[in-house]
Amino acid sequence: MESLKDVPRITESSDIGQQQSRVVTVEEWLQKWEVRHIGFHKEQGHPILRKYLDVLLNGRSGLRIFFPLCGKAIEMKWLADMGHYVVGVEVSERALKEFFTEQNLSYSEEPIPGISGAKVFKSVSGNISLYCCSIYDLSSTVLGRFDGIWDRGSLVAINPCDRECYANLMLSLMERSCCYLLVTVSYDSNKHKGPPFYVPDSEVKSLFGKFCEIKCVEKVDEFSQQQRAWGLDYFLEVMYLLTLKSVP
Ligand SMILES: C[S@@+](CC[C@H](N)C(=O)[O-])C[C@H]1O[C@@H](n2cnc3c(N)ncnc32)[C@H](O)[C@@H]1O
Repeated sequence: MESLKDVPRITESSDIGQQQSRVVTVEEWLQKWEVRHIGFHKEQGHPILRKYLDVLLNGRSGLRIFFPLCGKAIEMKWLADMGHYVVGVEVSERALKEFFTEQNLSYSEEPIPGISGAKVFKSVSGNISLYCCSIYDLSSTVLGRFDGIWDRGSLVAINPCDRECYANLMLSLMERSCCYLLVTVSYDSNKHKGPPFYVPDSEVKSLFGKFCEIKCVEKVDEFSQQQRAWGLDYFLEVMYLLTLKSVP
């Protein structure tokens, strides 16, 4: 892993001050998929999304829903089965192929014009499109805009130095009535460097507060053996609902 450029560096992220934060490369993420270090994947889907599905959908049907850094999240199948259109982005081709295989979905594969080496995998039914490339290669011109965003394991996975770029992309993908469910993690960042990276409340406000109403809707204790092994003594998942108050 040392050979994969995981050189620690100081980030400038507001609340984490001068704390050292690792920079995780795309190669490391690909490696995690190869060696099955994918403890983040929830085989039964995420209980918070089940609980707040009505908030995401808000009584609407036929929505376009975005899954940034989607992995092989099974929630994409749930939503497609409900008649919504799901778009995901994931750098690991292996993750995307595993998604279609494990969900028993046939798919086609096409290059993405203008993005060298990138592909889009489309379910034969047409309601799931998963882009295989870095999220930073995409824009609203390619992806369009969304009625809902499920961001779990995504903002917390990107390097803190890339948060502003990521947040601006997310804002550009929001339809006026978009419901953006954002899940962050909270823990003592002196004891673990991430990923997942600690994203303080103040950071969510500074990234999205100019254009979004931000409501913290749930804090869930997710402390388990894994977090104990990281040297932590608490670990929370914090979910926010972001809605646009003005157009970016
Ligand atoms: C913590 S996992 C979360 C996956 C999924 N959201 C879930 O909840 O299971 C983060 C995912 O982001 C992918 N990833 C990392 N950097 C990326 C990038 N720049 N563009 C697209 N995907 C990326 C990784 O391969 C990994 O599957």
